[in-house]
Amino acid sequence: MALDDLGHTYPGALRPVLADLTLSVPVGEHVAVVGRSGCGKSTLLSLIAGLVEPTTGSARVLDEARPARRLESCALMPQGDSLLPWLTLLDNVAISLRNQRVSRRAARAEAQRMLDRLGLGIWADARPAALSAGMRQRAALARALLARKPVLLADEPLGALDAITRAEVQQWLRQSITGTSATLVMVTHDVDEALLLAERVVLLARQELDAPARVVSTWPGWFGDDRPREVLLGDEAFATARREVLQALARESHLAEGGTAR
Ligand SMILES: Nc1ncnc2c1ncn2[C@@H]1O[C@H](COP(=O)(O)OP(=O)(O)OP(=O)(O)O)[C@@H](O)[C@H]1O
Repeated sequence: MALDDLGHTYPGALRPVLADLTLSVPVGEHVAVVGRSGCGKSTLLSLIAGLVEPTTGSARVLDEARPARRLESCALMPQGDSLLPWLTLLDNVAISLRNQRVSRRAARAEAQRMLDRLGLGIWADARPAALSAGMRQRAALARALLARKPVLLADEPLGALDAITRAEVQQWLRQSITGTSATLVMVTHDVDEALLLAERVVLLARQELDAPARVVSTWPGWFGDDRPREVLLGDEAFATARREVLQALARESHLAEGGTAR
C-alpha cells in the first residue's frame, strides 16, 4: 500500500484534514496509527479503502489506484460494529464466507468456530441488539477477519472491550494474524495495543494548531515477538517506547489547547 503526498479536504471545509501524507506499507506489515481525537485517523482509513478520494496526492492498494479496486482488496472494520440488525450473530459472521461463495453450511460451521474462539459461541443465535457493545465488536472483528481480504483496516477494533477481554482478544489477534500475508492498518487510542499488535506505530499529528495532520513520528512495534504479553509489557525497551509515544501524544494535546510546538 502506498500513500504519496496524500491530502484531503472535506467539501465545504476551510482547511485540509490531512496533507502531504506519505506512507508505504509492504504486503504483510502491521501498522498501528495513533493520534489525538479528530486528527484524521478514520479519514485516513476511508481514503485507503477508496470510500473517500484524496483531494491531493494518491493512494494505491496492491498497486491499484482505482477506488473500487482498492475497496475490493480491503476489509474495513469501521468504528461501531456495523452488524446487520436483522441477522443473528452467526449469520452476521458467516456472511463474509457466503460472499466468497462458501456453502451456507460450511460458512456457518466456520463462523461458529470463530465465535467460539472469541467467547461468543453461546450467543450465535442472538441478534446484535441483544448483545453488549463489546460482544458486537468482537463479532465484527470475526466478520472482518473471515473476509480474508489482503488488507484489513480496523478503526479502534477493540475500543468497546473491557480491560481483561481486551487483553485476551489482543493476544488472540496477535496469534490469528501471525503467519498470514494480510496487511493490517489499525487505528487505536491504546498505546500498549499499538506496540503489541504492530511492527510499526505511526503518529498522525498536526504540528501547528489548525494545520492538517501528517505522519510526524514512527516507532518499531513488538508484533512477532513471541514473549507473553505480560513479559513484553514489563520489558524496558517496550516501556521506553510507550513513554515516547505518550509524550508525543501529549505534545499534540498541548498544541490543540493553543500552545506552540516544543
Ligand atoms: N464526512 C465528513 N465531512 C466533513 N468533515 C468530516 C467528515 N468526517 C470527518 N470530518 C472531520 O474531519 C476531521 C477528522 O475526523 P476523523 O473522524 O478522521 O478523526 P479521527 O482522528 O478518526 O477521530 P477519533 O479519534 O475521534 O475517531 C474532524 O475534524 C471531523 O470533524
